[in-house]
Amino acid sequence: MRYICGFTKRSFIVYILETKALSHQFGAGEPVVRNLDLKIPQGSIYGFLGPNGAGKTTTLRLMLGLIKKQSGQIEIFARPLEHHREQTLRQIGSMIDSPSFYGHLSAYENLLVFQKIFQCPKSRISEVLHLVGLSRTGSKKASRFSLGMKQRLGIAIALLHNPSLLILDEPTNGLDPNGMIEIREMLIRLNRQQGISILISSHLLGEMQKLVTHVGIINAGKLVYEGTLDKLVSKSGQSFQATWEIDHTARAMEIVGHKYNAVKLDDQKIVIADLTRDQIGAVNRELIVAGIPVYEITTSHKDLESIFMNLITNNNGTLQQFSK
Ligand SMILES: Nc1ncnc2c1ncn2[C@@H]1O[C@H](COP(=O)(O)OP(=O)(O)OP(=O)(O)O)[C@@H](O)[C@H]1O
Repeated sequence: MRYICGFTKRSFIVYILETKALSHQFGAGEPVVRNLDLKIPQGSIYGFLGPNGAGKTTTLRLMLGLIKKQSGQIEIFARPLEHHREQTLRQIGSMIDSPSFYGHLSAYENLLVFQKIFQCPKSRISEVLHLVGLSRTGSKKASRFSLGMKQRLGIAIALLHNPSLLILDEPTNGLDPNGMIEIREMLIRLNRQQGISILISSHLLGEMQKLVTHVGIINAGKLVYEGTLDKLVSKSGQSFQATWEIDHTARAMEIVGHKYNAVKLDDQKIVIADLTRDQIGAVNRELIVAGIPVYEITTSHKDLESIFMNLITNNNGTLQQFSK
């Protein structure tokens, strides 16, 4: 099978899914998806991130043919979706919104229903139960499952027909920390051991940072960043947030407050975000020259949350694409 390929300086990338100038609007309203050019590398766990209402679910629905495409192109497995819909969807597993299953049936019985619909071998049921860690649930009814187990059952149904691409819309929404860890570990296993590419939407950035290899960040329907997570974090990681533990914070604010956008945390601490190493040195010098004793400086790299806020608040509508 032919896939869409691209070269970078060092590597050869195969894209399992691409959109080109994809746009969508509901009725006569403003477009909610604007000219999206997404490239999902094969073998990746691609986090499709954005605040509530950014257009993530609409984009995923378009990719699955659940909403009729208005303009732009969607190519999955290097084929235009509109011309190869059935064949393409047979290779995709998806869970959009809450998982659908029968509450009065066990996990196995639920999968038996879907196995008949998908016409896959019965032996696949125990395989997917094992993959999602639900092998030992026996005759327990699905309605009595925890939220995490319900999500995993939804993913098991999505995996039944052995897809090579899994598309999941906010699968960790509403889960407690343990539930999130279970889903995260399961998705990493599916990706690494089964070779399944995963496209996952979420607004939970801290969680996504532990899971994804690539990110696409969308805000108000527009793509504001696409690339590897490593590149995003390391590019932005050249700046630091620094906290000074000092006396005379009011005086310190007079000296560096306006110049560096400092914030007084309490009577002993001021904090400044987005500083280079040189600027940290300069701020420190200014405080000492002014006779303000510095007891401690703590620095931290920006996390995905602050990088994301920066992208969506400072973005002037242009796509930032660091080399992948
Ligand atoms: N069927 C619809 N009819 C009209 N407007 C819609 C419809 N579906 C979504 N929208 C609007 O489109 C915009 C994008 O919604 P969408 O659900 O795609 O965003 P999202 O990023 O998935 O957000 P969330 O995380 O809150 O689900 C929102 O303003 C939403 O109200």
